[in-house]
Amino acid sequence: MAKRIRTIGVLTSGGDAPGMNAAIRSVVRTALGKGLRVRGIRRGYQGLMEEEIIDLSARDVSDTIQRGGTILQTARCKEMRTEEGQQKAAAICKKYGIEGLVVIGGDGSFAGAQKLANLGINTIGIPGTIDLDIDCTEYTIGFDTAVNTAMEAIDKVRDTSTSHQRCSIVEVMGRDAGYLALWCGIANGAEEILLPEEHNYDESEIIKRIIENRDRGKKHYIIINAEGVGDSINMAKRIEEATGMETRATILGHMQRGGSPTAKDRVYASIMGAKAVELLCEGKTNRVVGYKHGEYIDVDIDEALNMEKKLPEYQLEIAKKLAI
Ligand SMILES: Nc1ncnc2c1ncn2[C@@H]1O[C@H](COP(=O)(O)OP(=O)(O)OP(=O)(O)O)[C@@H](O)[C@H]1O
Ligand SMILES: O=P(O)(O)OC[C@H]1O[C@](O)(CO)[C@@H](O)[C@@H]1O
Ligand SMILES: [Mg+2]
Repeated sequence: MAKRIRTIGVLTSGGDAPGMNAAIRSVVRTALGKGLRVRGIRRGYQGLMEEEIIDLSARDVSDTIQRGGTILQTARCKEMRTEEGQQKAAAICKKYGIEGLVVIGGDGSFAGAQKLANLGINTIGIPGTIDLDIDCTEYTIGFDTAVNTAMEAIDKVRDTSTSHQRCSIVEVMGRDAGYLALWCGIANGAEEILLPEEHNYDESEIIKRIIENRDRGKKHYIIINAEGVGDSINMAKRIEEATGMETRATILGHMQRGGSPTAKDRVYASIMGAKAVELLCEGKTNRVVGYKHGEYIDVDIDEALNMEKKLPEYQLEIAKKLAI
């Protein structure tokens, strides 16, 4: 029988994502409800290395469900990528009696959790990233808020773009993942979507399509460009020069990661947080919580990290068909 866990830790790691606070709140309150002690680790693995560890009570997470960012703060920690760093992190967990650890973050954060699991700390990952780039789950906390934030901003760019009959390039986040760009492309009715997964665009073809569209009477041309493709400012100059159509670039940047989480992010985060604690109480380790086919599931971290998330072909096809 698995040893009964008495103390758990929780941290947020990698880029922050709206809804992380709802997940922390759920982890804390579910664990306290089961009679566990909860340690909050500040600033992700960096804070763990520096022993920034505090006790969390039910009141410490009051009034947080509606707040963006993460009350525990987050970091990208180079030391955690080294074997010595991982051993130090596991030793600190043991020093503070942390027998189970909930890691809220993206794929990189799960790689860190996997290393800690191999060193004897029971770990469970909760997918918290605006990138939606984790294959074992259809949903990652923060995506819904980020896509709605970007969509609203792009609607505003569209108003001015149409008024001036301009071409607008709007750069959205996603260094390696194009989900945010693809969803904005469909939700905002963009003429063009540039994705990091298909990084071989023929700019002369785009220019040809802009000219054809203008001749067909379209009043604007919206290009959603993912951060991983980038170069939006120079692209705008090249397009303006080649088409004679005034072109402006807008880089939305980190505003996409902030803001109050949507209902969807709050609810998924609350359920995933509770499930993570239940898994730890069942003695499970090296698992990631996910959502697939209408159910909350858990998947082995090794398996989760080996899966490659591809963009859905059908969605790509529809986005292209609707851009006429
Ligand atoms: N291979 C690895 N081994 C150990 N730790 C890792 C590894 N990869 C990443 N990490 C740790 O996880 C942290 C977060 O990873 P990363 O910066 O890739 O963000 P993420 O969790 O994928 O989130 P997002 O992509 O949404 O910003 C890293 O700073 C590092 O501390
Ligand atoms: O905030 P940073 O460290 O510049 O990271 C930016 C990256 O983080 C993400 O926002 C995911 O958290 C990516 O979409 C983006 O490429
Ligand atoms: Mg990532």
